[in-house]
Amino acid sequence: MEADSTGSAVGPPAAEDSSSPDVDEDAFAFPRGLLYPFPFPEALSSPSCETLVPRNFKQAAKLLGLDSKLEKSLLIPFREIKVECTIPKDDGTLASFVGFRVQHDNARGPMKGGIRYHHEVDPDEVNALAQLMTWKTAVANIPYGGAKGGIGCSPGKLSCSELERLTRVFTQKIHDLIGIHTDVPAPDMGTNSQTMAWILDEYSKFHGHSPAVVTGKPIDLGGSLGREAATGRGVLFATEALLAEYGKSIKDQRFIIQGFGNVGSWAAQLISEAGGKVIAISDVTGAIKNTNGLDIEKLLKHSAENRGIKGFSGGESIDASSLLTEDCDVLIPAALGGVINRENANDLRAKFIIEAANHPTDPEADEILSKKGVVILPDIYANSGGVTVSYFEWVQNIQGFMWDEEKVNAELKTYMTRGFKDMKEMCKMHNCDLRMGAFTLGVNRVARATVLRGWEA
Ligand SMILES: NC(=O)C1=CN([C@@H]2O[C@H](COP(=O)(O)OP(=O)(O)OC[C@H]3O[C@@H](n4cnc5c(N)ncnc54)[C@H](OP(=O)(O)O)[C@@H]3O)[C@@H](O)[C@H]2O)C=CC1
Ligand SMILES: O=C(O)CCC(=O)C(=O)O
Repeated sequence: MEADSTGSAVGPPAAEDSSSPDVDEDAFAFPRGLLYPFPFPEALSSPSCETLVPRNFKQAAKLLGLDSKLEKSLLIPFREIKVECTIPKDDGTLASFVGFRVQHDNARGPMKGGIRYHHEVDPDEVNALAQLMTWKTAVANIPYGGAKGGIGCSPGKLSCSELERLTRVFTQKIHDLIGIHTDVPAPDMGTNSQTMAWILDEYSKFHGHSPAVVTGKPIDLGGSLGREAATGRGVLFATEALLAEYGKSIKDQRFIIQGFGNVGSWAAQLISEAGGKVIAISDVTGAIKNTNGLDIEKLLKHSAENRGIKGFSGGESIDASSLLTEDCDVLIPAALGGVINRENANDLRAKFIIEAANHPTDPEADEILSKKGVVILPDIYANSGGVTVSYFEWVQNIQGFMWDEEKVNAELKTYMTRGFKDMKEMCKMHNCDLRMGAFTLGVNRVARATVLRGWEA
């Protein structure tokens, strides 16, 4: 049987409508109604990041003066898993998908990272994203290594019950290789708390009830208060810390945000609540702009009711491809990787870029923007709020004690503030930009743990 990353059926043609008649899909909706069963997009052109992460890593290794053998051992993933997942579709035909989990490094603790459902998921990208997680958890100084997973599928083209079957089959194939003290998955693009609930349930059939095996779970199953908003809230704290360095505050800035999913919508809401003016937003259905500031509450409602921001009456519709080059102070990419590249970098007008997405800026764009004096807050710091609260969730599960949301948010602020300070210290020490500050910080911590364990020989 052929594995098909788009998930098209193998066998007789599938019926047009693949939604399961006996499942109330609303019952499975993400708290913001963002995911299933949305029509799925054609992605932005998204150059792969497999060369990008090693490039930054190698530069950091050079600045740190790492031994070449240690450098090599830090790059090679601990384990790469590739599994075939075949499921019966609702119409009775079979569909096959390929799932990946790359466990990059565990010198500092259990490997940690999201699981992405997207039609462009491939092994090289998952590999690069897993490596990014290793440096990210080290920048945040949480006791984890790095991992990432994904299934090549279009979640919006699968019904809720098909997604459940796919998630359960994937879990059956990897359950022996993940675990509370080995590798702890979480949501990423195209997955959510419901996906984590299915993984938890399936894993628990083999290993007994194990809430700490995944984070980003529903609260009812041991999820943490504040995890859903955490990446967006972390972006807010990170942005505040950066702007303060320039004598600015959220209140006097105009923001543009690409992506209105988990990360983008929370970032928009929290920035807007903090007095920032969010003047343009895009999702896969289109882009809207209002130079007086978009009403985020109304936009959230519109998006939930209409499955996207298209048609929102509180702003003018603009070409999504021009969103990134619109005039603004702060640009926040919060969707796909590689969206800021040599094609558009010269045209960007933002003074600050906050990388809420993973690897949104390619190295050529990095160079162009740096020459233009644009300040980029790198992903491995800027979006680390999500994995930081995932860590709090794991700690709560292990403690068997639930924190209140105030404590979660206050701890998150402490971690984000400390991360910013540590990153700036490395910038000073190595006379480098923020990206290299974050990379030297993360790589140095992982290298130290590796050497201390005696793994480098
Ligand atoms: N979730 C988390 O905790 C973390 C996520 N990240 C990163 O943040 C990014 C976003 O993740 P997350 O919010 O969880 O994912 P979601 O799947 O919740 O949201 C993704 C958003 O991107 C939009 N999108 C997809 N394609 C395009 C496009 N071509 N143009 C504009 N928008 C597009 C989607 O639109 P639509 O809704 O219409 O499909 C959706 O609004 C990813 O890079 C992820 O790796 C990083 C750290 C943690
Ligand atoms: O919360 C987590 O464990 C991982 C989040 C993630 O995948 C990321 O930060 O890119």
